[in-house]
Amino acid sequence: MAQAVTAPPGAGVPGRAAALRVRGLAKTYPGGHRALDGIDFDVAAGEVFALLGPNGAGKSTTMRILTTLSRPDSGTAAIGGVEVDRDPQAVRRMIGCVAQQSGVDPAGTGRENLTLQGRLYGLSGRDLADRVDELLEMTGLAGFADRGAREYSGGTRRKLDIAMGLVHRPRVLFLDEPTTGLDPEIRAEIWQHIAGLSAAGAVTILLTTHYLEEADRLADRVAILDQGRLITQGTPAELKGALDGDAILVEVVDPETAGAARRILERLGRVREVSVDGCTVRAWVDDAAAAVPHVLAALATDGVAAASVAVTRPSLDDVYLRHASRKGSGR
Ligand SMILES: Nc1ncnc2c1ncn2[C@@H]1O[C@H](COP(=O)(O)OP(=O)(O)OP(=O)(O)O)[C@@H](O)[C@H]1O
Repeated sequence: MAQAVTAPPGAGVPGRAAALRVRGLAKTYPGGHRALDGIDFDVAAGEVFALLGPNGAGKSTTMRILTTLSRPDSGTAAIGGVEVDRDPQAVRRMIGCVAQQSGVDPAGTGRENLTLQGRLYGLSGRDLADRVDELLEMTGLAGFADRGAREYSGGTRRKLDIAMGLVHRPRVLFLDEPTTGLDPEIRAEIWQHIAGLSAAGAVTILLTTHYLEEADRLADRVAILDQGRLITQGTPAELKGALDGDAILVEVVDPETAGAARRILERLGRVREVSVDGCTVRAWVDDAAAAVPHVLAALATDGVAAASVAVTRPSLDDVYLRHASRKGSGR
C-alpha cells in the first residue's frame, strides 16, 4: 500500500509567495481540551486551500486564530507577512471573513448591507457605489439588490455574505463552510462564484468544508485536520494518487448476504480494506481488471448473488476515509 503524502512542515507551492503562513499553531481551551496540537501550512497567493476534518478536528479554531478572533497558545500565523498576534488591525484590513453564521442584517436590502459593510472599511462616495454595483453583478444579486434581505432565500443570503466579505478587496478570503445547509443547485452556483474569484486570481481563499466534493472541485490544495493535527496535505490529485489501486464496489442482490460477501472478499489474497454499506461491499485492489473475475467467481461459489460490480479510481472520500480510519476516528 502506498504511503499517503504526509505534511512536510510548512509545505506550500514552490516559487510562490505565501499569502498565509502557519507554524506550530497550538491551542488548548480552558478545561484542558487541546484543539490544535502544532499545525504547519502555507497558502500561496491566489491559491484556494481547503481545510477538511471531522467535527471537533480544530478547523474553526484555526479560522478563529487566523482571523484574529482568538489567540494561539504558541506558534505563529502570518497574513501577507504580518503576524496576526502582533498587528491584528492590519491583518483585519487584509482579510475578508464569511462565517457560518450570516452577518446579513435582514432589515436592510442587499445594497444597504453591502454599502454599510463598505463604509465600515472606509469606502465612500463613487468608489463605494461602484464597488457595491460590481459585487452585486458578480454574485448574481443585481436583481435582488433593492429587496429586503429578510425575503432572501438561504442561498441568496449566503451570496450576499460572500459579497460582503469581498467589499474592501481583501487579499485573503476566509470561507467557513460556505455551502453547508444549501441545496445542491445553490451549492453548485456558489461553487461557480468561488471558482470565478479564484480564476480571477485576485484573492487567496481558505475554506473549511465537510463536503469532500467541494474541496475536490475548488481547492488547489487540501489539508486534512484530525484531533488538532494536520494529518496530510497536498493537491487533490497528489492525495488521490498516493492511494495505490482501485476501489471495487459489489452490490449484492440481498442485503442479508452483504456480511457473507464481505467475509468472502476478505479471504481473497488480492483484496484489502473490505467494508459494507447496505447492499454495497467496497474493497481495495491493486489491479481491478485482474481481481474482478476472482471476486465474482468467489461470490458465485458461495452462492452470493451480485447485482452489479463497479470499479472506481480513488476519490477524495477514499483519501479522507483512509486517513480517518488510520487515526481510528469516524466522520
Ligand atoms: N470555546 C471553547 N471552549 C472549549 N472547547 C472548545 C471551544 N471551542 C471549541 N472547543 C473544542 O475544541 C475542539 C475543536 O473545535 P473546533 O470548533 O475548532 O472544531 P471544528 O473542526 O471546527 O468542528 P466543526 O466541524 O464541528 O465545526 C472541539 O473538541 C471543541 O469541542
